[in-house]
Amino acid sequence: MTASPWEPDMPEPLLEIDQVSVEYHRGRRTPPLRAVDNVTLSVAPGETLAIVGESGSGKSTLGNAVLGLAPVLGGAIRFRGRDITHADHRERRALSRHIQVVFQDPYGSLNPVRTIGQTLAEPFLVHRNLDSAAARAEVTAMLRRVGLPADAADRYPAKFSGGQRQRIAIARALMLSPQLIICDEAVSALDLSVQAQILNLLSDLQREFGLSYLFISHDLDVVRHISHRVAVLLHGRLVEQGPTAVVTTDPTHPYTQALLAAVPVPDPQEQLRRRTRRNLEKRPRPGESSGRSGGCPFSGRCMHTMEICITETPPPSNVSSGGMVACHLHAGHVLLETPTQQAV
Ligand SMILES: Nc1ncnc2c1ncn2[C@@H]1O[C@H](COP(=O)(O)OP(=O)(O)OP(=O)(O)O)[C@@H](O)[C@H]1O
Repeated sequence: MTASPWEPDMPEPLLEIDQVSVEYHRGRRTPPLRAVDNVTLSVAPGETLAIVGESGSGKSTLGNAVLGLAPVLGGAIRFRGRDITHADHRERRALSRHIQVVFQDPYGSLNPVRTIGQTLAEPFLVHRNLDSAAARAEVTAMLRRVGLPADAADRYPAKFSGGQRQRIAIARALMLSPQLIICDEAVSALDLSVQAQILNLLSDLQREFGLSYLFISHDLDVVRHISHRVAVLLHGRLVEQGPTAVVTTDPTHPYTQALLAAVPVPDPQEQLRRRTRRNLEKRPRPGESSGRSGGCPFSGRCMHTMEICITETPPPSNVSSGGMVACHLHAGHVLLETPTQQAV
């Protein structure tokens, strides 16, 4: 793997995303959209890596690239050391035993005319050639494991609440004992109390089965409870990465600070303090932060913007907390006395 200051030393990553870029083509008259730009990340066995950022920052695209569902322009994605970037249909089918996904809206991905039992048994019948009685026993055990009654197997998706449907989606993801689950906004549509239950379930399952999660969320507060490390995307670029305790309480990049300021907290004084520090009111469209291909993607909204932020892409640098940041403020450049732009 290409040496990168973004990556702490980790023995044998399960998943490596190595300088990956993804571009969507939008017709002949519109330039392609660089949804993910030269991102390098890895996930260790048993680890949860959270990917956070605003809507449109490229989080789902990155997850989809791992799943083979997004057009990877450059770089490599490796799973257990094997390059899967452009895996063909047959290889993808084999990989689906090891890499599974849980989406935000399980209702959309659960077949409404199949019982839960039929849906959950399907991977067994396809991949493991189990007879239906053996598959049924596995389904019952899995339903119990995710906190649903055994008779859930005979019911249809419409009979379940949002939280129960998410348990079903998790059960389906687990049926073939995968090593990596991509959770794409998996708890975003749920009430806070149900969110907490599902996050606890995911943590328990991780401990029990040694699972790794790539946990995609727009909500820094949610990832605080589940992830070991957090990576922050902005307009497809990785701007900060580090241990969860640091990134979610004392981040280095002005963009992450602004994301944190936007998280509601119970203490009004604390909220005011955070909001006064940074905010995220001006939102240029993805890929249009400064109207240039270079420069920092946050330069149009950052209260510390310097000339160099507009013209040069900040290089990744190590920060003392063990994380990394891509910000000219932390790359040996001093802050100008009069910032060129103020966050509003
Ligand atoms: N299939 C596609 N074709 C063209 N553009 C796409 C496609 N999927 C995503 N995009 C664009 O790529 C950019 C990144 O989208 P993506 O969904 O990855 O972001 P995100 O951070 O997951 O945001 P959200 O949480 O809103 O889904 C956006 O500008 C989006 O409009």
